[in-house]
Amino acid sequence: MLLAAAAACRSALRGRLLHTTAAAATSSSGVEGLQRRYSNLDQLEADAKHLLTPQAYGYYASGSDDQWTLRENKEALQRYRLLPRMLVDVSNVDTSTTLLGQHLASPILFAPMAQQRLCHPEGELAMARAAAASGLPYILSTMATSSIQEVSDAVAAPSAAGGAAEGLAWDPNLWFQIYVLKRRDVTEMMVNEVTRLGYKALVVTVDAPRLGNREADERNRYSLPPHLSLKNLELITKAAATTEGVATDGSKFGRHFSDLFDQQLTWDFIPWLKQASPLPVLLKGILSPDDARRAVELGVDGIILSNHGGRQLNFAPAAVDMLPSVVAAVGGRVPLLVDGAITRGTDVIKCLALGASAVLVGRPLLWALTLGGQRGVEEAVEMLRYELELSMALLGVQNVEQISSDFVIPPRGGHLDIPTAQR
Ligand SMILES: Cc1cc2nc3c(=O)[nH]c(=O)nc-3n(C[C@H](O)[C@H](O)[C@H](O)COP(=O)(O)O)c2cc1C
Ligand SMILES: CCCCC(=O)C(=O)O
Repeated sequence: MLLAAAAACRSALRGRLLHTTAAAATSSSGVEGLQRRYSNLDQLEADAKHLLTPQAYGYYASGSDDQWTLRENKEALQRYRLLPRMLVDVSNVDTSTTLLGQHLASPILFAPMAQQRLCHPEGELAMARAAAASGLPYILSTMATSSIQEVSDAVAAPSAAGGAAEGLAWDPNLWFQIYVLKRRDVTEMMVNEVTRLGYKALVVTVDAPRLGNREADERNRYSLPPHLSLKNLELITKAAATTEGVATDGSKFGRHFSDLFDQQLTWDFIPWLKQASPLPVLLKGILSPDDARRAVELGVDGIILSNHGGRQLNFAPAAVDMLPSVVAAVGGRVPLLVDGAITRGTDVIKCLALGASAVLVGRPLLWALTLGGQRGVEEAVEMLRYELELSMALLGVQNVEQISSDFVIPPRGGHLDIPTAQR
C-alpha cells in the first residue's frame, strides 16, 4: 500500500518535472536555472534520480560488480593536492585551449554515453547543442538513441528553439565514438557517414569487448523502452545488426551487446581505420603504459585514459593514477585525455597538472540533461568552467598551458607501483 502510494507519487512528480524539463529544453527564459538551484555538479545526481525510472537511473549510475573502481575514481582524484603560487597577475584567466588543432573554450569534452533519450526527449540532440553552445566537443556514441545525421542536423545552425542561451557562442564540434561491430561493413558505413558529415575525430573504445557486469541492470531487468531505438544500428543497416530482442527476458542487456561487438578485435584495426578515414583517431579505455606506447607506434592521434566510469573491469585503477606512467611512455608524442568522476574545476586542474591535455565529463551531464534539458547542460558546463577559472586564479596561473606538475602533490607513497615491464 505504502509502496504503491510512493510509486504513484514518484510517477506524478516525474510527469510534472519532465514537463518542466521539456520547457527548459526549448525556452531560454522563465525556467529557474540550474545554477540557482545547485552549487556544484555533485549535487545534481540526487534530484535527477527522482525524475528517472529506477531502470534508467540504474543503467546510468552503476558500475560493474561491487563497484570498487567506480568509488575509486572519485577517491583517487581526492588524494592529490594542489600547490598554489602567489603574487601572479590573474586579472585575466583564460580557460581555452587547443586540442588536435581544434579550439576548445575549456579543456573539457562531453564523454560518449549511450542512450541519452532515456533522460530527456531530445537526448543526444539537446546534449550536442549544449556542447556547441559551450564551445566544447560532443562525442556521439555508436549506441546513441539519435542518428549520426540527426545530431549533425541538430547542431548545423542555432535555431530559435535549439540555439545557445544568450551570450554563448555557437561552435559545433562533433566527434564520433566507435564500438567496432562484428559486422565490420556496418562500422565502415558509420565511419564513412561521420567523415562525410564533417565530424572531426574518431574515438575507438577498446575497453569493452564485452560489457561489464552491471548488477543493477540485471536486477532491474533493464531494457531500452519500446519508443526508443539505437538509431545508428537501425538506420545504417536494417538487415544487419538489429536492435530487436534487447533485454526482453530478464536483462540480457550485457549479453545482447556483447553479441554485437567484435570480440576478436585486435591492434590491426588501427591501421585499417587510419586508412579508412582521414579523421584523427583516438583510443578510449587505455590504462597501461605499454598499450599507450603501442598505440602511438601504430599512429593514433590521441589516447583517452579511462576505466569507462567503473563500468567494465572492476579493480581497474583510476585513470588519473595511471597518467604519470603513461605520460612517461608516450613522451608528449600525442595528447592524453582522461576521464572518471570529474565534477570540479580542481579535478580538471589535477588531471592537467599530471599531464592530460583535457578531460571528459560523463554522468554529471546526464543528470543536468535530466534536470534542465539543453539549458541545464549549458549551465552545468558553465558551473564547471567557472570553477576551473576561479581555481586557476587561486593556483596562480593565467592559462591552461601554465598548469604543470609543479602545481600538484601526489599522494604520500607516490604513484601506483606499475609492473616493471610496463614502465
Ligand atoms: C550511461 C553511460 C553510458 C556510456 N556509454 C558509453 C559509450 O557508448 N561509449 C563509450 O566509449 N563510453 C561510454 N560510457 C563511458 C563514458 O564515456 C565515460 O568513460 C565514463 O562515464 C566516465 O565518466 P564519468 O565518471 O564522468 O561518468 C558510458 C558511461 C555511462 C555512465
Ligand atoms: C549500450 C551499449 C553500451 C554502452 C556503454 O558503453 C555503457 O553502458 O557503458
